[in-house]
Amino acid sequence: MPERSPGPDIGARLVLEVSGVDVPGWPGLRGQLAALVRACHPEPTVAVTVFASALAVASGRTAGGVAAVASAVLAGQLTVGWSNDLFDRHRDAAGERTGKPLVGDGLAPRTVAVATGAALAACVPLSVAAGGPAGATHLVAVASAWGYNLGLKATPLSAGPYAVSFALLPVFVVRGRPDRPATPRWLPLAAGLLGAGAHFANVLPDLEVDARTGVRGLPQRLGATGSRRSAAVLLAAGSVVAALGPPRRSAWRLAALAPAAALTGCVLRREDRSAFRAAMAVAAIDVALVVTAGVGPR
Ligand SMILES: CC(C)=CCC/C(C)=C/CC/C(C)=C/COP(=O)(O)OP(=O)(O)O
Repeated sequence: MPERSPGPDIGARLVLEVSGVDVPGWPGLRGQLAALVRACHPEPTVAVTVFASALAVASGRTAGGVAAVASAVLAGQLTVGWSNDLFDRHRDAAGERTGKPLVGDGLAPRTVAVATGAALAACVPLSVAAGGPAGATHLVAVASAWGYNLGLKATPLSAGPYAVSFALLPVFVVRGRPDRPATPRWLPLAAGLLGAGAHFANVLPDLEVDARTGVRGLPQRLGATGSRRSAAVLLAAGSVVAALGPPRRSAWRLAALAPAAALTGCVLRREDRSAFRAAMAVAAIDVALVVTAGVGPR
């Protein structure tokens, strides 16, 4: 499919709207903003921000500290989500992925580029404000995710950035407290396993279009069955580590493994978007396990 020529970006659109000029065939300002929100991959962006914020509460941070973590992580997720769609736009157009705002909604690449730059510019000071020296850990996590977007996604190492970025996230949240406590070792392990599992679940609905457009990451090389199994094994391992990692064992934490296992079973059976949603639900249960166990000094 030939790539649709970009419409005016948000700045130009604003000027046109204020002057009462209509450009037929291109979305209005509100349509552009909605497309921009969709381009950031809103579901994982919100989920990861909420998970990190919950972990910040569990680590004993103050309300201000929690807000700082939430802002830094939100900015990081926005840069990752937007840059992903920006870098992939030609491939997405070739694959006729009209659900992508840069392909099907006439969203201008320049708008996404400016939004990506603004989020990146905000992410650096916000990470330092939220974590002091540990803010660098969050910036490395974001850089690793950019590595995925910039090309690792099409190599056998595609799961690596997910594992690294998600393993570093709790280190940033816990170690970034003003008293710099050590992060319990099981916590980055659980997060890295869940992040890698989410990668395999996320790619499942796109395997066919990826094959056509030459994206050969690890899930594409393993195929649908191998990817579903990899996702399930990684998610199950992450859940077990999250349930058994905290020093104080409790029966209900073990019981919470049952719904996590049921949702992991959904990942094994589905190939559509619901597989990724089930993976996020597994991660949500695991975050709840960690939050109730607590990860900070008591
Ligand atoms: C803590 C932290 C910074 C974590 C981020 C880790 C990470 C590697 C995220 C990638 C997110 C993303 C936009 C994936 C889209 O993948 P895709 O291009 O395979 O899927 P798509 O074609 O559907 O957009």
